[in-house]
Amino acid sequence: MQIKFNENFDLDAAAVEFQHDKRGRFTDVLDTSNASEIYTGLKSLSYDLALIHEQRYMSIQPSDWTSMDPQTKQKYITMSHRYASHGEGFIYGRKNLSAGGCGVGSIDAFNKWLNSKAVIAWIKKVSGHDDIVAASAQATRYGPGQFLTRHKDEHQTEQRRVAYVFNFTEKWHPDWGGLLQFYENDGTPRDSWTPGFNTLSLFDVKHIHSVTYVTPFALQPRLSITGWFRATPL
Ligand SMILES: O=C(O)CCC(=O)C(=O)O
Ligand SMILES: [Fe+2]
Repeated sequence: MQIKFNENFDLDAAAVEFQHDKRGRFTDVLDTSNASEIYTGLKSLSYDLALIHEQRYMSIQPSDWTSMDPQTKQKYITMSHRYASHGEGFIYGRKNLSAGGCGVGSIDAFNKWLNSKAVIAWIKKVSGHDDIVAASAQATRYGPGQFLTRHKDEHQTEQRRVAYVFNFTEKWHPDWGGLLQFYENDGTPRDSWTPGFNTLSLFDVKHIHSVTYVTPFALQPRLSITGWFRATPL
């Protein structure tokens, strides 16, 4: 499968748009049939549960979560909520794609495309970060009750420069939550971006942001491929 940009996506205009505030939300970014196939692939993946437990990042494998008794599950969720109440928590489904392929053709092809010379050259031009060499990638799934509190994506060892989120859920309703919300340094909310099908959210890692709570009445999970264009090789 050959991944390509949508023929109507204006790569130069996106670069101009990004320069205004070092971020941009772009629609109809990938070839539509590519995006549909990736969406199908994302629905078939199984995701680890990422959360904070005892002040550490923790990842629970799907089989462990399924076999866990309800009280223990609740203990993890309660603990995450306790951290979140102080602005530090998260719970969402995560599948790392940078430690070898995931076995789903469309997603592996996408990951390869993201790290291709053409895409890396484009993102260097868009961001002005000439030291970018690679893109890390993870598939994420936010279902009802899941969220990622306010943070910045800066990272010393990975030397992340630009965060990207390719969104794939068809017909996302903004009332379902799961919005990419930006903030001022003092915590004042700025604008928020809805994760529409085949949209790309691109932002410099200096921006403070969160993924808002996905409401109990969301009819579908929020499925994305996200990661960072970085100056350290993978
Ligand atoms: O999924 C998103 O819109 C943003 C995700 C994010 O901020 C992160 O994983 O650090
Ligand atoms: Fe982030």
